[in-house]
Amino acid sequence: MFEMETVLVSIAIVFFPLLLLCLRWVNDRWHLVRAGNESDGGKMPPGSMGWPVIGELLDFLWCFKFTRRPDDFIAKRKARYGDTGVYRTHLFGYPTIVTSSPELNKRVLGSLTEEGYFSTGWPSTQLLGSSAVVSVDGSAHKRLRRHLMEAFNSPKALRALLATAQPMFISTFEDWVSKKRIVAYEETKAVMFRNICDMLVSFKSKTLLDSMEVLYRGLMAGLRSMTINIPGTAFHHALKCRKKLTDILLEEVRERNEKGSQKQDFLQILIDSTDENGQKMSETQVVENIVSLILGGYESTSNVLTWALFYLAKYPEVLEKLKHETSLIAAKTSGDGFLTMEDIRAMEYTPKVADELIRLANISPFIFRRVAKDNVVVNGYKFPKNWKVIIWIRSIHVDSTYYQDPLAFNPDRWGESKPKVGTYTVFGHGPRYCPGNNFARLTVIMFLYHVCLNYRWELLNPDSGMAFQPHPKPRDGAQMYFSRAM
Ligand code: HEM
Repeated sequence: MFEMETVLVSIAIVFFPLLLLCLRWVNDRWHLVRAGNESDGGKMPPGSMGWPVIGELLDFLWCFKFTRRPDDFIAKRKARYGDTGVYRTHLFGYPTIVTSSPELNKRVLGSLTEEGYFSTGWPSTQLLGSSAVVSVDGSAHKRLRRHLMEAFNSPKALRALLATAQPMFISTFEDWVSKKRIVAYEETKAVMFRNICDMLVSFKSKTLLDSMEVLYRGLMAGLRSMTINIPGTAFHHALKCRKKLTDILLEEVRERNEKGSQKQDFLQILIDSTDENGQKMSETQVVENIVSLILGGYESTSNVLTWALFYLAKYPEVLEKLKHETSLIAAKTSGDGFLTMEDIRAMEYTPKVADELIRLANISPFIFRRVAKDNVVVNGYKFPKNWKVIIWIRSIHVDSTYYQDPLAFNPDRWGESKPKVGTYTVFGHGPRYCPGNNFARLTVIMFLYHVCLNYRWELLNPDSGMAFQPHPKPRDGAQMYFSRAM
């Protein structure tokens, strides 16, 4: 009897792994057959569709969450299948093609998106709204972008940014001084949320902003979850949060339209802007786009601010150079101590620090697209219609092929030589290039200026390591002592 059991266990030990391998093989074949045969010109990219239903999610989590070596995800595929820069996989519930080389990423984000081969691929337009800039394609997208670019680049908007952000940063720093000990990740998020809401919609009430931030966190959690709309799921909760946010903003738009009130903010620019036919945006379009702008802008920028405090504490020689430039500019600024655009244009080192921080913060690991046409073949590889495309940008920004000593915080690398084409895509590329990039850069520059001028800080856990989910951040959230400089 005992021997029989041993034999069965041995058989199970041998056959179970074989069974699992078979399951993966069948799953792979099933997806390949559904994707169509290879007779239409392209071969399927190398890779694996992983396990049924979950695909290669476990490997993704292994790299991002457990080993905290996110770049291994691509490195492993390179080692296993060759440096093709394109792989098939199944991630976040979808059959997917991953692109990872600078040339291919640039083509997919640029000319191929422009020509309509790839459409927007955000996991859920239900949460973002069907008329938001991130949800629309083609001519509707071009039209909306014109409105947004006008809003972002107008002198009115830049003036508003300078006027709003600087007093807010200074009062925030004073608040941190009184707290003495802060978690920078949480604090920078809170100040950026207030800053962006003030800039975009002129909301100042603390009670309103606090409740909106809670709603935004709910919305964000839904965007990162599976799209299962049943009570209790993050997605279901996020839909409710979006509805409440939409109601708050719709009420504001209606009030302005009824009272004819004019405020100096993005919302007003969007309400007033007209397209080439004199057509205004609808209330829904205005609101859905403001929701997306706040979403796109606040956590991304606040993350860079956290990294600013973190890296400057760890690299005192960079901080010294920055302080030197800061004091030179301060000696020339007008009486109120606030920077003007001229002051910012006169800076040399601070913008390099900002660019280096944005590179190292590496906030967007990848960008989503969807294959929008039949028979799309790129570099000899088939991109099956309706598959997701993940343009993997993060690994390129920390690749020693393109950046010498890539993990070092070295603002001087942004000297004369520009990065090779396709190797600095932190803000994306092509028709969907981040419209908020100047806004983000200016915000980081203003933050650096005021924090270096009058304050000092010390990390509690300088070697705490990094976490990569949902965004790269110091594992302890960058806990620090914060005080006024003597
Ligand atoms: C350091 C900060 C930021 C980073 C790293 C960043 C990154 C990006 C990236 C990679 C994209 C391209 C997405 C794609 O191609 O699908 C993007 C698009 C976008 N970003 Fe940013 N962003 C930042 C700040 C901001 C700010 C401050 C705003 C607004 C206030 C903003 C609003 C948007 C919007 C609306 C889009 C969608 C554009 C479109 O689909 O046409 N971003 N951003």
